[in-house]
Amino acid sequence: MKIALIGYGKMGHAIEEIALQRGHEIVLKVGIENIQDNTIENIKKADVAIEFTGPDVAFENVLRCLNAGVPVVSGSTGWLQRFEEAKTHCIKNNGALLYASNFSVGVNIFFAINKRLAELMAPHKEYDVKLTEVHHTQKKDAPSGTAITLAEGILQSLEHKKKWVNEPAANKEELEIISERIDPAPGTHWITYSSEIDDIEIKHTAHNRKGFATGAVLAAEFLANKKGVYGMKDVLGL
Ligand SMILES: NC(=O)C1=CN([C@@H]2O[C@H](COP(=O)(O)OP(=O)(O)OC[C@H]3O[C@@H](n4cnc5c(N)ncnc54)[C@H](OP(=O)(O)O)[C@@H]3O)[C@@H](O)[C@H]2O)C=CC1
Ligand SMILES: O=C(O)C1=N[C@H](C(=O)O)C[C@H](O)C1
Repeated sequence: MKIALIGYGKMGHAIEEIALQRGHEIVLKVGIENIQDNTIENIKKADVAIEFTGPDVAFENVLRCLNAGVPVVSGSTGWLQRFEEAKTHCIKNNGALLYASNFSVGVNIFFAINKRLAELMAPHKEYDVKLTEVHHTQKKDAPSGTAITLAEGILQSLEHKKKWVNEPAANKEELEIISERIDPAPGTHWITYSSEIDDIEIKHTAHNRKGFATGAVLAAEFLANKKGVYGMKDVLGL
């Protein structure tokens, strides 16, 4: 499979390594230093594009791939306020888009555990819940995309929690997400339910970026000949 890498930073490099190991060819690598190569004409040379850039530029990069008619896997976080627009553009133009706030198999299993735990905790209002995420200091967005997905999974079941906040919760209706930036943390997330009697805690710790990169390549293999909008659940059958 011919892959265009849009964004050639920490994730771009990790994805390149896994893609080559799996027998794919990288036909385009775009970073800031060769931004002039980020053209529809160049992207068209690929069977699929994998986009890991950043919150401010992800939307325009995703749209460029869709306009090139090339299926695009996007892992950039912090741009979800424009995701519906990207989805609509994709469907209208009969394109293919796969987004995940986290591509690792472990985190996607953790998402499922988080939802089940929230269902179990729903009747037990003596427990309060909070979420913590720790990432490296170069991370541009807070809270992490993964933390937002986890928070949404909790809000679906805990009716008394109305919204998440990325600051100390002002009242019981707010679900607090604590963001810490410590090097070299590739990504750690945990959820704690605390009562006067005990605590229940679930935690995922990424030891490196291999899980994210492998998941992104699996997603690209899944998406290459498809049309429509997908997530990691579709790739993993979760
Ligand atoms: N979904 C998931 O599983 C994961 C998601 N992420 C997300 O992926 C994104 C990238 O992460 P990471 O690789 O660690 O970040 P990096 O900063 O290491 O890499 C991003 C790269 O994109 C380049 N870039 C910036 N603007 C553009 C542009 N307009 N077009 C093309 N390239 C551009 C940057 O160049 P320069 O450095 O010169 O600015 C940099 O090389 C982040 O949003 C992060 O949160 C990260 C890990 C896993
Ligand atoms: O920026 C990162 O590094 C990561 N970003 C993603 C997120 O925001 O959840 C996924 C992973 O945790 C690493």
